[in-house]
Amino acid sequence: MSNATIIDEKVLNECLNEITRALLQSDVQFKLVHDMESNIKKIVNLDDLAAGHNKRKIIQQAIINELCKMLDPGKPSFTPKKGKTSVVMFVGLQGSGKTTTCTKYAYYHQKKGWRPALVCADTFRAGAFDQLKQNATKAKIPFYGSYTESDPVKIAVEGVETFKKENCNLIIVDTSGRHKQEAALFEEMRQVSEATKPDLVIFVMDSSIGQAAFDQAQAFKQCFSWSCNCYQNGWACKGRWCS
Ligand SMILES: Nc1nc2c(ncn2[C@@H]2O[C@H](COP(=O)(O)OP(=O)(O)OP(=O)(O)O)[C@@H](O)[C@H]2O)c(=O)[nH]1
Repeated sequence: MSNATIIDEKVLNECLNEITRALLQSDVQFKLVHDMESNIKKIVNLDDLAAGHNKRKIIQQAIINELCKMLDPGKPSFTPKKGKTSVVMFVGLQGSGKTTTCTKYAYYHQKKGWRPALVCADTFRAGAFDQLKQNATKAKIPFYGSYTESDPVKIAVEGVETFKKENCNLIIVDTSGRHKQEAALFEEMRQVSEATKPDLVIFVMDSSIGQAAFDQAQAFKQCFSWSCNCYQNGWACKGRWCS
């Protein structure tokens, strides 16, 4: 489109074909891609545009708006409340980036003036506590975990209680990675959640798994629907979606 001298229906279709092809190749759901394409065609009505309009700009803006709409959860994101301690629990598949995102989340809120703390309730993967400890130390964020305790519920509760006493107002609980077919691990996650009563559960997902993300997200969401929100917020960072 940037090389075309005249912007007409043919140029618009070529541009949209290129975008839809790229999205489908990245395993984005067909209906989403199809809806995006037809919405853009509805918004950009080239025949009705009076001379003098910058058609290229109008198309570009319509594409940007529609792509952003695909990632917009449609409701404001969670913000901790002043004068109250918020507990945020991170869940997701193995290696999806929970620990990394926990630290980024804590660091972001620390910069905004909150008093975050990190709790490592991952007793499953060797080195999980060391990883969180290393990240937290680098970001100068207090942390809690254990090398010997094997019960994640106990660690999570102890960590939350410890940091409540220390007046931290944002306590972030990192959990082990698990898959929707691992029923026992899902039950364990439910117990951690029941014991810590999180205000928010954040589901972290690697976007490169494509449409398989939907089933996993749904299984995790069902596990928490009794108490709190688990939502995908889709911010793409280095090929991953941190949700
Ligand atoms: N490219 C990229 N790599 C990431 C991102 N987040 C995490 N990683 C890397 O992915 C690997 C796994 O990240 P972790 O944060 O340990 O993932 P986890 O979900 O806590 O892992 P488990 O506790 O084993 O389930 C590490 O090597 C991270 O450096 C990201 O946003 N982009």
